[in-house]
Amino acid sequence: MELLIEDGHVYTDGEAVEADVGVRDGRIAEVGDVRDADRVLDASGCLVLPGMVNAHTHASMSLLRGYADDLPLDRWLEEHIWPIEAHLEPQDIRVGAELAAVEMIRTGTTAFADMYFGMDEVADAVDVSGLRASLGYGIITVGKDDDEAREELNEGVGFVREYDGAGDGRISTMLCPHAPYTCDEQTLREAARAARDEGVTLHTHLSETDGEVRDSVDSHAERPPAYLESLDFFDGDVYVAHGVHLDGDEIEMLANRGVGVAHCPSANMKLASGTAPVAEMLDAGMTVGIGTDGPASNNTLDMFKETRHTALVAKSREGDASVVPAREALDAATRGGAELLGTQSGVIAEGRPADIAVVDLDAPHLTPRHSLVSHAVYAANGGDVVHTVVDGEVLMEDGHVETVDAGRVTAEAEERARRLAERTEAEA
Ligand SMILES: N[C@@H](CCSC[C@H]1O[C@@H](n2cnc3c(=O)[nH]cnc32)[C@H](O)[C@@H]1O)C(=O)O
Ligand SMILES: [Zn+2]
Repeated sequence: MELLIEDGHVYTDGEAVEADVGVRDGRIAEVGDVRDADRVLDASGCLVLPGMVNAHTHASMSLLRGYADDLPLDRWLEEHIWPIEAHLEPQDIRVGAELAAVEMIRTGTTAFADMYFGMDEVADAVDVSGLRASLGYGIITVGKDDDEAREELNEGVGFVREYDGAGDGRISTMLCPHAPYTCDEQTLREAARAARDEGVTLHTHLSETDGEVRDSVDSHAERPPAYLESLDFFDGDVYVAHGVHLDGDEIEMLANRGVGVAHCPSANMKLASGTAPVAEMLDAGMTVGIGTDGPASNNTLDMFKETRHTALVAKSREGDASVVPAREALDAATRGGAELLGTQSGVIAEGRPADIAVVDLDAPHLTPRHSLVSHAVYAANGGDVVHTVVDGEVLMEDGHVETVDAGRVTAEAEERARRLAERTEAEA
């Protein structure tokens, strides 16, 4: 074996069992009693989980963390985020993605889906960090003329062609028209067609706020899902972020069309967008993953917090403590997200990619050990992760990130964020 994760409580097949995990050629070769390996990670007293999959984020927005808070989505975007984003330089996007990568590795996230601009910088950061990712250029055409709109779509398609399969196959790509309210009709239709032609996933923000739904009815005489359906948007491999304001018929339509959803409970609560009907989505058979959304609207990339919120928000919304039990929330955070990203990871089983997060259980808040699945969802946090493995490569051992210089990245991020805010304020 190349790697042995020794002596842990391994979450496999819905329960934690005492076992070793053996890794060969980047894949899980054995779950059981494993001997002899080139490298050994000690997992005694630890919970060995499939790595968390962050199904929706904007990683480079880590540089904007804490820049504007306590605002609704429209004002947050229009008055604060878009003005500062206009001053982002490629190296800012690069450092923001590196900062996010360090945070994700440290909190047990092994794969993420990202929609932003300057995506070649993000792809390079992913490549170096060792993480797995599905990446797409965020296409926005609002306020642009026809030629500029075509340019946006071309940028998205160009990124797909250049980067699909990069990073030794750890990078896949998507086409990402940002939202039905930031792209024109033709671009939405063509982006969907291009995704089918290129054989990649289509991903967008959908029905995030009540205002978005009302504006759609005003402009298109249809709610966002029906509007997109009329543009053949759901004909390929599609998943949406949020889906906060979906009614029962819309959930059924999306489920029938095989559309998945990245549920982002923290961002929805923080921007007061509402709470998504995630229990109904799961009941309808939609593939549900969990996303943090960008680190400027969350404000962390800790998927453990997000998984806990997924279970709690559903119970609170439905007035029923039995909906979205711990195992279902953990499943969404791992297997569900992996399915949305089109990777085989998200499950600890022979033959699957070795994408693993090891949680140290030796902590007061993880004592006693009645149920480790319960602890993973309700009690643990990303800071409890000690080892992170992707594709059989050790990205972190004993809290030390091996692929990226965490100290250099945080210092550079601090410096670049300060200069970015100064540039933005100088113009205002
Ligand atoms: N091509 C576009 C960039 C689109 S990237 C994705 C965009 O999503 C924005 N964003 C971040 N969080 C959210 C959210 O929760 N809802 C909608 N948009 C968001 C983010 O600020 C970024 O501008 C351009 O050149 O401006
Ligand atoms: Zn988003």
